[in-house]
Amino acid sequence: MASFEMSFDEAKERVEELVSLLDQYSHEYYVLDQPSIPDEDYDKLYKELSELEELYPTLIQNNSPTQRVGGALLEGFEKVPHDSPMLSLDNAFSEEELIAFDHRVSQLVSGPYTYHCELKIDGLAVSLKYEEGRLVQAVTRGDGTVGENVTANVRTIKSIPLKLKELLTLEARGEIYMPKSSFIKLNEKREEQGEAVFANPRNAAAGTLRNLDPQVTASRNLNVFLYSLNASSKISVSTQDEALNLLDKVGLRTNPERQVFSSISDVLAFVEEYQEKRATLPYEIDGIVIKVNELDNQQKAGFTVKAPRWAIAFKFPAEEAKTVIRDIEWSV
Ligand SMILES: NC(=O)c1cc2c(=O)c3cc(F)ccc3oc2nc1N
Repeated sequence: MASFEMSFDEAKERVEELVSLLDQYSHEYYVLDQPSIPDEDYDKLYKELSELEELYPTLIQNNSPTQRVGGALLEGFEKVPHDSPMLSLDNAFSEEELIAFDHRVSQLVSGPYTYHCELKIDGLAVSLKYEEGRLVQAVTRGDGTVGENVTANVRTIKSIPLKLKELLTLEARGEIYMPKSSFIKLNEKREEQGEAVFANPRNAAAGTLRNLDPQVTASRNLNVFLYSLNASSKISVSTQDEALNLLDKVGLRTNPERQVFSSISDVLAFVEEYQEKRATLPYEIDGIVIKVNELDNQQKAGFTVKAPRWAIAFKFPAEEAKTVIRDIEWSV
């Protein structure tokens, strides 16, 4: 409990200790899905921090968990140009097209190359910028060149750290999504309140992230998987796999269902495996993203105007359309 006899310096020390403790506990809970303390212990520490910050407002840090949900309603979303364009992926719809992709890659790169396979999360793309470890900006893909500044809303997503475990300056890109369970609960609530339901989790995530009220975003349980790292000078990784492992290391959430393969036939087996597993995942995927793993080979392959030549998205057929026949209330 915060005690009045605590001096300002003792309070300063305790606030810093609480912020770092709560950071670690929320990393374990929201990023690793492995909490090490019961929720009520977290809540007690959070309450102590809130009380100390109320007593000593000058001690409030921008990365304090109490600062995630800003109060102010946004007037609109500021337009922000991306440092490098957020492109989209070319699609493949058959094994033959994947084999053709592999053939093109083999002509573009030199030496041995491997593929990094990732689940294609069905959400909305976002760019997160950290400066010396602190989250300074979050921007949607937008039209690929200019996106919308959604920093206030992204700060409310508890699996996105306000401060990295290493004070690095980097840009990470990924997909913000709404878990299937949250989507179902949200639509049930909207149905009860006579509001229009969302058609799918992607629309729900987009509508939530682009809501002008951060309190609404905070209430909707969004989550994120990051899948790329625009390294600043200090970071040296040479493959996509190392890049994602580095994101894990600094506290950014990545999808664990990823694998490196050295042959396209292994890639095809991975695609088939996840076509089967798709329905069992707690989030929606619409395919598999296959990337040349070595960054120097990515460089050699380069980009077309709209997409990287070193990656392709194998798209699953749309899940059987779940037709919800709503009960028809005959009004008398
Ligand atoms: N939805 C996804 O799960 C996902 C999406 C992309 C991209 O859109 C993407 C776009 C690029 F220009 C380059 C790499 C990418 O990698 C990606 N990796 C992923 N795992």
